[in-house]
Amino acid sequence: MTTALHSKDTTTALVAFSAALVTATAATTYLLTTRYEQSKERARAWKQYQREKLLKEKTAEARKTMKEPSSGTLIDDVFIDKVFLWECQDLRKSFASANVANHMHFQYETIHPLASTALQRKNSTEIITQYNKLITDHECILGDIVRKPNKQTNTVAYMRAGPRRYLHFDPAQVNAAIVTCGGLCPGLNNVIREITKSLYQLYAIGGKVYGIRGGYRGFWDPELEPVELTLDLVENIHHGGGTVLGSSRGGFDLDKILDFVRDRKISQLFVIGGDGTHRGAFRIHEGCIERGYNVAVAGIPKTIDNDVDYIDQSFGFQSAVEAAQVAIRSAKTEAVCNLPNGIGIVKLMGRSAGFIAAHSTMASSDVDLCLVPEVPVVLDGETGCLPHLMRRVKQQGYAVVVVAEGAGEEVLGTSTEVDASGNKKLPAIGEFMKKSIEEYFKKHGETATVKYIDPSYTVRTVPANAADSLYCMQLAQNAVHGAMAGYTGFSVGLCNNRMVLLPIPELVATSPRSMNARGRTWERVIGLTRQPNTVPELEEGKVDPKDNQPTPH
Ligand SMILES: Nc1ncnc2c1ncn2[C@@H]1O[C@H](COP(=O)(O)OP(=O)(O)O)[C@@H](O)[C@H]1O
Ligand SMILES: O=P(O)(O)OC[C@H]1O[C@](O)(COP(=O)(O)O)[C@@H](O)[C@@H]1O
Repeated sequence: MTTALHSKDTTTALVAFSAALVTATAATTYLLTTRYEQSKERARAWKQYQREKLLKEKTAEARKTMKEPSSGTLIDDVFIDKVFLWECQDLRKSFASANVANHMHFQYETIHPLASTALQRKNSTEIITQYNKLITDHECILGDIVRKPNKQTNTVAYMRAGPRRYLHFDPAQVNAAIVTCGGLCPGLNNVIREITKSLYQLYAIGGKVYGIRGGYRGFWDPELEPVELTLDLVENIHHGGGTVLGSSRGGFDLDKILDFVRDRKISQLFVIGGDGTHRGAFRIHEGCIERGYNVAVAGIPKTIDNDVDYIDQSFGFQSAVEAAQVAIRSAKTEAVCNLPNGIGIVKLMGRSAGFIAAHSTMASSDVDLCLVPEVPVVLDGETGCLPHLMRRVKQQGYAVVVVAEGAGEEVLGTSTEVDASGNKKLPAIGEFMKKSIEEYFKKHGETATVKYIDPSYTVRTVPANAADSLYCMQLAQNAVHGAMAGYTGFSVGLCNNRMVLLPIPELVATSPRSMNARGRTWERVIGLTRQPNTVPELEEGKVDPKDNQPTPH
């Protein structure tokens, strides 16, 4: 009995002891875990504190050592308080990164003179070197460089383009694709060539570069099998206008494009096109993220109309303006030589923006009337363009007119027809102006000899001039640098004369842009042509919404 009792006591004691042990262990584990978590949190906070301290010290140091300029007056009504960076999406935040150090590769083909066949003679030697200038994360270009006294104190900033220290993609694994969409533009072939060369030569990629033929439809149309772009294939393409890949409007099919990207193991997609193309590019980027594809989508803004916002100028624009000079000179010769009352009309491109017409007018300085979509066309009366032309003809014996194809909606009406991309088709303003001038002169007892020149496609199919070729090279190289570093959903461009990366949503939000009818460009145009200004006066107290644009145009 005593033994039984004893053993019961022992069991109870044992149970109690075990329970106490479990509780103690649980409490100790909890305490240790909490302590561990707390110490981890403390370590993290300490690291953060150290990082911030270091940054503050660096900033203070920079402020201390910053020398004031040797000349200039310190003014107290112009400030920059805060800088808001337009960051591009970074694949390194969502996907494991190869984190490869970035070196510049030079590949040379060496010739072995004793080899008998061309194939044996070709051999490749590679030299690897360091970049002198690598761009750091927050290096930026200020967007709002025009500062007005006592006005805005903040500014947006763009990410500076250029090679980064580490690459997100291992070059050995990279397959890329290039596509050109929308209307033609001088320099397309230069961009295709330079992207291909940068991938193969600067980064020595191990995969292929596919050229997608005929715009977005080339991703899925069996008639348009992609072409493999090699260094040999692209060697001479920049000497010709147009695009060796072909282009088109319409044909965007997201699922089929994403299937192509998956099937060909594309990790970098370079999309060359205007605002419509960029909207498509961003949808491809979003689709890739949704499907979990580690793909960089980079845009290169192409627009003959110069209507992509924020960038200083689009590639090919200068070449187009240069090509338009030939037509304007012809128009002047026709006008001067054809009596009586010779008038030469040149119609230039510009669906909703008159940049080509305005810049060609300024460059030639031979134009008496320039009509653009942004400025209302008034035919008769005090500010009418027809009495102005008659005055010019009476003064100098002839007159030259430049008209943008999108001008004069207010006299011709808006067309409801659209093209395959959804862009509105335009009424024939050139022919309308010719007829209106002839009728106006007749009404006033005179005869006008009007010659009409429409050089439209000849202007955009010329090869890029030297300045545009250089610009195309910079755009292409920086698109490749951005993609290799792991940025996506971005476009490249020259902003405030520096190469930057821009997030596509920001770029397309205000594109296509148009010329500021109350800006300096239009003032210069009317200063040269001496035509009456038909831009309506701003209502008392109203602010011109274009007045605070980052890029003054
Ligand atoms: N919102 C959009 N989403 C997807 N693709 C688009 C969009 N807008 C246009 N596209 C496609 O982009 C291509 C070029 O567009 P387009 O307006 O013709 O020229 P651009 O790119 O020069 O503005 C076309 O293939 C068109 O179908
Ligand atoms: O006849 P197409 O090939 O559609 O091109 C005409 C139109 O293309 C444009 O050049 C603009 O095209 P993008 O925006 O594609 O550069 C307009 O100026 C013009 O109205």
